[in-house]
Amino acid sequence: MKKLFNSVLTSLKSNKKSSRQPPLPDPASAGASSSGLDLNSSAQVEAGDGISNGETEGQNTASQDSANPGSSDLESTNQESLNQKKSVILTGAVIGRTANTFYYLKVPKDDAEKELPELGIEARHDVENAAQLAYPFTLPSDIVDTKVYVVISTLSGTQLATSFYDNILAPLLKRLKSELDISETIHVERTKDARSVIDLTNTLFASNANQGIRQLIILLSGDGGIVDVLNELPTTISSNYLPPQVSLIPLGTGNALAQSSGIADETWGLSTLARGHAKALPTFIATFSSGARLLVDEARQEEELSLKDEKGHPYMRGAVVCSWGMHAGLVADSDTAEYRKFGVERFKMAAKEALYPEDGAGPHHYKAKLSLLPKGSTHWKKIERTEHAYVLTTLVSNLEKGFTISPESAPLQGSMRIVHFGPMAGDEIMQLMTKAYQGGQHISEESVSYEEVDGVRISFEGREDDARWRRICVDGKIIRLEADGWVEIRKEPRHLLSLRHLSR
Ligand SMILES: Nc1ncnc2c1ncn2[C@@H]1O[C@H](COP(=O)(O)OP(=O)(O)OP(=O)(O)O)[C@@H](O)[C@H]1O
Repeated sequence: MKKLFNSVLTSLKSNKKSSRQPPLPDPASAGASSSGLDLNSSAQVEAGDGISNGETEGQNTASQDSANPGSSDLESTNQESLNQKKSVILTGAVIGRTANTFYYLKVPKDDAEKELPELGIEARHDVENAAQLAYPFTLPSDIVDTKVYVVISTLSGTQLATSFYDNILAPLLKRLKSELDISETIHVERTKDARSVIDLTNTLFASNANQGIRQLIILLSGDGGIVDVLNELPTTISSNYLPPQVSLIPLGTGNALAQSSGIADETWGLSTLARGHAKALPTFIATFSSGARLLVDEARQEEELSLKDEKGHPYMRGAVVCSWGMHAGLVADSDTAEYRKFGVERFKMAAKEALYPEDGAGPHHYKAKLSLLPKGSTHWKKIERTEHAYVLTTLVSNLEKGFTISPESAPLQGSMRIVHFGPMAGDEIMQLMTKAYQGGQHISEESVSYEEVDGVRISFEGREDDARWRRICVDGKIIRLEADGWVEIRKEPRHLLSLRHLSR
């Protein structure tokens, strides 16, 4: 897609001087970009349009990059853009991004069969005009009689959510409201802190759900936004309970859920918003020993987990991954403002540090007892190996674009799989990870165990003195266990949340 955008823009800008801007990123991996986005390039929906902001609306600054939306150096890719014509038209609204702003490319409906260069495609980057560009983007009529919320997770990924809302989503919603004659206000919330989504779910989404109120949450975030919602949904669900429906606009770093379920496409999830349907989101429950603490504020503080089971054990819900060992370590170590600037590269940077520590000692040998409940079995199976490098339980196939950790996992299917292997040299682990980037080939390696499970249990039993090696990752959140702590992961049988998805 990147080349396609560049090529289209080349024809658009043929009368303009070559600016040799950096190439446009692949939109499906927006979070991966490290280019600085001008967050002032916002423009607000006018007052009185029925879209309300939970806080003061952004400034209507004139700093959009209208002068120069793209690169001009890829004439050679015209043929490629022709080859991709069908996907462009099928997708509908095509969205690109320069270093400074998101913008639309419009493909007029009546001209859909013509060649791309003849389409008179227009690049728009001013909001007033963009508001006119909804077609051939189909509008989701099933949102009538539904409470619609937009949640903008301002610090997700490389902080693109604000710009995406202001430049793309707000104009679309405005048009949607007028076309469908929706009188009810669409509520818009921009996160102010790490608790914003949690508080909103607690005060609004959870009680709506228990009262059986239909609601659609358009969530501009990564996996973290989903896990924040999930963990604030009621523990006791009423007989009226109606799972909230989330339409995910993947603007996080890894966007594992969106990448694995086909939501992260060249429209940044807008095709799912437009043409999707609610599907049950499979989830798991990770139950911990009582000393488990959630690490927050770049691990400077710790908190008790809010959910407790009937035995008083803390637990967390997740939809993507529960890991211990190298994966949890690199997610934890790279969750700082400094690392986050690098987008998805932060995981690779932290992985290198974990594989080749400065003291030259090699990757850590993680020590704990690991037991599995194989799918359909009632008997736990103890893994003989007591030292590990990588222990990862997942409901999804990809942890980020191209990183296929569980190639047999199908979108929203609900099967839980474990990938685990024992300690080895940094180079060997690196080779396995490289194979995961090659379509998930690591699972064919003899050193890697991969199977479908109904449960996983990790018990430290005092084998790890340093708390650093007792960190568990649940969908990007980090939970630290005590020296004799444990975690048990099971599938959640209940349908708590729906995800808008293109398949029925
Ligand atoms: N204004 C804010 N101040 C502090 N924290 C915020 C703010 N907005 C969002 N956050 C937090 O930032 C985190 C962003 O998580 P999210 O998963 O959306 O992005 P990510 O970690 O970059 O992506 P992914 O999980 O897909 O790799 C969430 O924990 C969220 O609570």
